[in-house]
Amino acid sequence: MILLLGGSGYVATTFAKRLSDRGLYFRLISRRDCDYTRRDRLIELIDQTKPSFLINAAGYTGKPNVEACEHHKADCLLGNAVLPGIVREACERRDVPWGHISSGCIYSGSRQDGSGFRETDPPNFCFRSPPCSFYSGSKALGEECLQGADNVFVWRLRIPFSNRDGERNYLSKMMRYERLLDVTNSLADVNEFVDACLHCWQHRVPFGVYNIVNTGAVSTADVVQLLQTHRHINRPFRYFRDEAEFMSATSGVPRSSCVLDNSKLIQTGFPIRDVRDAIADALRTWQPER
Ligand SMILES: NC(=O)C1=CN([C@@H]2O[C@H](COP(=O)(O)OP(=O)(O)OC[C@H]3O[C@@H](n4cnc5c(N)ncnc54)[C@H](OP(=O)(O)O)[C@@H]3O)[C@@H](O)[C@H]2O)C=CC1
Ligand SMILES: Cc1cn([C@H]2C[C@H](O)[C@@H](COP(=O)(O)OP(=O)(O)O[C@H]3O[C@@H](C)C(=O)[C@@H](O)[C@H]3O)O2)c(=O)[nH]c1=O
Repeated sequence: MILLLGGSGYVATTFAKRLSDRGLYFRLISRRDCDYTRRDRLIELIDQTKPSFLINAAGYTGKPNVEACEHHKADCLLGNAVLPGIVREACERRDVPWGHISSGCIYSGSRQDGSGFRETDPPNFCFRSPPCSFYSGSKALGEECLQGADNVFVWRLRIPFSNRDGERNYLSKMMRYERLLDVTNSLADVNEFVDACLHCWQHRVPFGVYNIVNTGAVSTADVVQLLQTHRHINRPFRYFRDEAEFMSATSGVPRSSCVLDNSKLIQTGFPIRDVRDAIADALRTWQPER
């Protein structure tokens, strides 16, 4: 049985759907059912349910976006930096292997030679390497709390998308924002992300940090071109002149735009798709929100 924390969240519900589809037994836990942010409660839950694996898909992301983290710093630190350490302690005490959802947003840009950041590169968009958003800083601290742990996967997600229209889907956002910031990013099809995480556990690949993104990177303009081709959206898309204009027109919170290298994941045998193919496929099979 798999314990899945973060019950009401976007990523946890995606895991729940994929686990159900595969007929894998799991329990989706919300803080409403059990306050897993308290170590004693989490240990009790583990003792009662005896999971073979635990997935921590809980954290503070901010609604409608990471800007909210700047105004809710305590909740953000609790969810992203303190909670991973609590889950670590509980899982180590009860010898339960587990996976933690981290974020690629602890990086900005790419390596000097233009290639993507590897798992061994230190974060460069975090409190120890400012500037950063409060969200990114808190996620990097969360990873630090897991350093040295030997029974955990740290799965880095980045800018999720899928074929289901919705407020958390990057492709929906690109269709709805009045103006776009033209940056280059690695992205992840959220269903493929979940499948890759489950592959890590089911195939017993070595524990550690994994960048779980589709292969390659795309600019916003590339994504717009794919929207025009596959969704036939022919209205003009408007762009911010540059990041400075984006910052002054929005609430001034910097975003991480970055490229991640996923070759460590690919070496485990998971056949993740090229990002352009994955976006094109999502747009071709698009399910509009009702
Ligand atoms: N969505 C994204 O773009 C990305 C998300 N991630 C990471 O994935 C994880 C899940 O994100 P996502 O599902 O999108 O987020 P959501 O905000 O949709 O859900 C997170 C869930 O975590 C639980 N939670 C536990 N502690 C807190 C807290 N202090 N504040 C708020 N919620 C808390 C809540 O569930 P409940 O109360 O039901 O237990 C909440 O619904 C996070 O760690 C996030 O950093 C990484 C990269 C990209
Ligand atoms: C607000 C806004 C953003 N953007 C761009 C900036 C950025 O490249 C992209 C996403 O920005 P948003 O503000 O929508 O989302 P943001 O909250 O920054 O998204 C992030 O959420 C957290 C939880 C993560 O971990 C990240 O991986 C990422 O998914 O959209 C625009 O083009 N126009 C806009 O008006």
